[in-house]
Amino acid sequence: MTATTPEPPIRQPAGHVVAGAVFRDGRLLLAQRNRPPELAGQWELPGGKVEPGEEIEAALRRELREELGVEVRGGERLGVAVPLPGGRVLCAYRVELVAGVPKPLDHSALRWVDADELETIDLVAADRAWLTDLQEHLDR
Ligand SMILES: Nc1nc2c([nH]c(=O)n2[C@H]2C[C@H](O)[C@@H](COP(=O)(O)OP(=O)(O)OP(=O)(O)O)O2)c(=O)[nH]1
Repeated sequence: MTATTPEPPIRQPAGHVVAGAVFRDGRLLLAQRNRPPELAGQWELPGGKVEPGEEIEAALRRELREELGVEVRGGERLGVAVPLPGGRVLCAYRVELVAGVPKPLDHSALRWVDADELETIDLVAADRAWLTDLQEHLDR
C-alpha cells in the first residue's frame, strides 16, 4: 500500500477590491462608509469586491451603479496596489462619469473634495497610499 499525502487545502486567490476615482471640475468624489463599525464615518473611493470571473472594468461599473446609481467607464490604474487585512488587495482606477448624478445609495454621504480637503478629511487608512496620485488631478 502506498502512503497517501493529504491534499493541501485549496487556497482562494486573494480577493481584489476595486475603488473608482471620479473627478469633476478639479474635485474628487468621496463616499462616507456606514459599516463596519471600525470604518464607519471614514471616507473612501466608492467600489467593492470583484466577483469571481468578473473583469475589473465590469466590477467598477457594477459597484458604482449599485452604490451611486451612475454609469461609468474606463479603469486606468491609479497609484499602488494596497494589501488589506485578510489577504485582499485594493486598487484604485480612474473612471469617467457617463450618466447619472451620484447619490449615496450605500453610504452615509457623498462629497466632492479638492486637494486641500482630501489632505484633511478622515480618509480610510488604506486609501492614504493614493494621496499624491489623487492630488495630481485636483485643484488647491
Ligand atoms: N470600496 C472600497 N473599499 C475599501 C476602500 N479602502 C479600503 O480599505 N476598503 C476596504 C473596506 C472593505 O474591507 C473592503 C471592500 O468592502 P466593500 O464593503 O466596499 O465591498 P462590497 O461592496 O463588495 O462589500 P459587501 O457589500 O459584500 O459587504 O475594502 C475604498 O477606497 N473603497
